[in-house]
Amino acid sequence: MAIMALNPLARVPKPHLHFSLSIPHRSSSSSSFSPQSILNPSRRRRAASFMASASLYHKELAAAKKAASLAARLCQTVQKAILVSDVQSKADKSPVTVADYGSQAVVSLVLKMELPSESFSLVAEEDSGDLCNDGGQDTLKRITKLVNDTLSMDGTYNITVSEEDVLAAIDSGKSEGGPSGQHWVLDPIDGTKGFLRGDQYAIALALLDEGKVVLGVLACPNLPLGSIGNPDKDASQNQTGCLFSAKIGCGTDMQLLNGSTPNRIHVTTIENPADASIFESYEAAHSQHDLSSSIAQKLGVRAPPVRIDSQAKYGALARGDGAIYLRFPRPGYREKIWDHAAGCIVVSEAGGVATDAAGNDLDFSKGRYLDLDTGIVVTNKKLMPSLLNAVQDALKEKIQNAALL
Ligand SMILES: Nc1ncnc2c1ncn2[C@@H]1O[C@H](COP(=O)(O)O)[C@@H](OP(=O)(O)O)[C@H]1O
Ligand SMILES: [Mg+2]
Ligand SMILES: [Mg+2]
Ligand SMILES: [Mg+2]
Repeated sequence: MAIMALNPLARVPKPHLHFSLSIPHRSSSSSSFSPQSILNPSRRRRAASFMASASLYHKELAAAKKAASLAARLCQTVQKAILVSDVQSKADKSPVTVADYGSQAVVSLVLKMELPSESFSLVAEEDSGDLCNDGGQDTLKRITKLVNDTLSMDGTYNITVSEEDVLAAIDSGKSEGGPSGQHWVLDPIDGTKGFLRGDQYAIALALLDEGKVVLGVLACPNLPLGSIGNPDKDASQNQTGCLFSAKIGCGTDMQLLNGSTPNRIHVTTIENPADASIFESYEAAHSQHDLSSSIAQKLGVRAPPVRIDSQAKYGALARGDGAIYLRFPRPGYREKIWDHAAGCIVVSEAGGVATDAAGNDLDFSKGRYLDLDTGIVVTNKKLMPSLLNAVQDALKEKIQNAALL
């Protein structure tokens, strides 16, 4: 692969490294700095930590946004012309499409090209196993064409990748992650079932550093700019395709996928659970709808649940379209880190909280799976205590009812 042929101008900007704390000049119009505040160690520490987090992971976030946006273009091309032959079934019978593979290859290639000097570890959902089996050749050809078309669409990469490059790019996602070092975490299409229905899906990409999620990007090609909880009459809000991005300590932004100025977003401020609306999986197989309806009843929630696919739920919650996201897989199902890492930081940097059903933080440092208690609950900080009480009551009730049968 001719990486050397890349246009260097296409590289993401270098980080602004302003780690040193210079003492500002006092001016008569500037009231925020006084000799005391300059000398105040805690204020200096806060300023230093703000400036450090603003510049930290800057080029990684820019690379992640570019990778996810390009992968979203590939997915959009496929979704417009989805063919039955494009859909395969994995061993666990879950669907996987040429777009899942193509998206994973694009993200892997773009990250490596944008961040050539960094060591690269990727924990991603797909692998090339089925593409190497008999009958996989035609699919691989189609994926390779899609990947090349997508990279050339961008106009900044002067490369042509081979089928072997595509297989290698997909299989670079086999990392085990873990508590040390940096690892990218990718769901190339989250909500493949939604993607196949023409509904919501997301390209979800996050970076782990020493076991913590430090940045996340969600590209949601079918998500309207306006609220999904309360559709807007304003036509500009009906544009679709949103890109959410969050970096630790720096908040969450949203912009149009096809380009617009990023806007800072926040979770809802509602405090009365009765006014909340609840997001959950469209697929009853992914989350027990009876449990969320029992929780809603205990909280006095009036609105019917909003059922949508993918981590678009985290994005929509981060901008306040709804107040609560509930996810209760059947017992025995093990959640994967790529289904939550990007969504989690998008919500937490927007002022929300994501925990397991017992109120523990989600731990992304354990490898490819999340070890957690029963389910995942997401909301704002005010609603979380009453939500967790309702969750515990509903879970106890479900166990008692099952014992009576
Ligand atoms: N039985 C199950 N219980 C819970 N989640 C499941 C599941 N089977 C698949 N999933 C996961 O649910 C994700 C979709 O979540 P949602 O319901 O919020 O759209 C899927 O992501 P993929 O589509 O990336 O495979 C898949 O990882
Ligand atoms: Mg899948
Ligand atoms: Mg997924
Ligand atoms: Mg997926």
